[in-house]
Amino acid sequence: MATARRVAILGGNRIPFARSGGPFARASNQDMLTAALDGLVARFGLSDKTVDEFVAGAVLKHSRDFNLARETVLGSKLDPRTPAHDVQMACATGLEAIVSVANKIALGQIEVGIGGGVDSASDAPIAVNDDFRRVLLKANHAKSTGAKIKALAGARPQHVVPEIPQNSEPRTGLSMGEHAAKTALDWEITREAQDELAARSHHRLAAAYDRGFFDDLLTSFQGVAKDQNLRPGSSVEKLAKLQPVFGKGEGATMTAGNSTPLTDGASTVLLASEEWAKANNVPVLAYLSDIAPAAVDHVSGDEGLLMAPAYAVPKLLDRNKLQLGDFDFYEIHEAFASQVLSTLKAWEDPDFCKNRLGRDKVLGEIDTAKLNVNGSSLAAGHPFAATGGRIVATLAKLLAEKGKGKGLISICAAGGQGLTAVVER
Ligand SMILES: CC(=O)SCCNC(=O)CCNC(=O)[C@H](O)C(C)(C)COP(=O)(O)OP(=O)(O)OC[C@H]1O[C@@H](n2cnc3c(N)ncnc32)[C@H](O)[C@@H]1OP(=O)(O)O
Repeated sequence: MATARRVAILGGNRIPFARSGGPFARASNQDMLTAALDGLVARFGLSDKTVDEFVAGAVLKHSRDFNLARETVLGSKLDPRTPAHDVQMACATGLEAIVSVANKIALGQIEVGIGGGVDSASDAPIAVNDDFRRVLLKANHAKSTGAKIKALAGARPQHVVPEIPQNSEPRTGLSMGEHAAKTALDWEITREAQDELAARSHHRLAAAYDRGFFDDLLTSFQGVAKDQNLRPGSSVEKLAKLQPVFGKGEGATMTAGNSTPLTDGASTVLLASEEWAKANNVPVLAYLSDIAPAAVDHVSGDEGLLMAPAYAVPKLLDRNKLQLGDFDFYEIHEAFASQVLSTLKAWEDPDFCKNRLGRDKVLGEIDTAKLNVNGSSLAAGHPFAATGGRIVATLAKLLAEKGKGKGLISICAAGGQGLTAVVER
């Protein structure tokens, strides 16, 4: 039986993220993921090395991309003999892909691998009506022209209505924004606090670009060199002018400014055993030490859709004998400003910590000076499956710059799930 080895994070590469319908509107998932992968291959000279596996995923996928990761390898500069497969965990897909590679390295099953993710909200697949699909399948299977015509005669005018993917939860019919708006009300998250967090995200991302932080983490794509959603001039005053888009009436606090935009983009992360890194002369940025998933019952229970990380993090802390305050950096995916603030408030709340987490003491406060120090999804945008790679690469590099320390990753996902991780150096 294999025993666990340390998993080194060697670097990452992503393309800039762009608002849907923007500059990448005509790029497919394969185009974007190939660009992110080829940038990584070039940076680490991987085209003449064997990479043991590429794992990636997308939340919105066309049927032609049934194994998007493998098709991406075949279109990339990576050796075509690189095995690849897809994973899917909604907004945690990118991190789950990285975990899948990391676990195999930890067990000694592979030496080096790449995790990644991509999403295009501009190029979402539109399916035909289910009854019409069955008519088309029957016609496709028909053995003669006559049988084909007979099958096609089953088409009805109502079949023309297409099925457009909805940004909503299948079991509640509510969008993620509407779910988050309910949670924001429950936790009494103010509009001001959300706008403040959003403005800070833009300022910090802009500052990170200014100091060249992304120079070795990002390659231009289609002439775009920076996250296109970034507004360095964001301010609480400007954000306060926006009309609420989720929730109703007086209590509606969530706007286009304090919610992530629908986004297009892709990211990749290179992971390896320490032995591989040493043999190939590649410096280690940081190590992926542990992960914890969690899920909540947002359908019949009374828990918020995006609150699963509030449950996953305590598991991670306990297993690693850590306190919430023990980290140098916190990377909490900003799906919505209100969702970050609800999670932070839950960890400070004696009732939540006692009754939901079964703890005598609260988890405690997070120092906001250590939270999303280079900005996060509100400023960069959130191409669902690409966010995990952006966060892992950012945190690993932050730890490498500091030379030591620990970082906590927390990603909430549709379906009431969450995935969290500890990265250290
Ligand atoms: C687990 C998870 O991650 S869950 C999260 C998953 N993600 C989502 O659910 C995506 C949620 N987001 C959305 O659905 C959409 O982006 C929405 C509904 C929030 C906004 O959509 P739109 O209305 O099309 O946004 P749009 O880009 O037009 O912005 C609306 C206005 O806000 C303004 N605005 C947006 N951000 C800012 C900002 N930071 N500062 C100032 N103004 C801003 C825009 O300029 C625009 O103004 P205009 O109408 O005068 O041009």
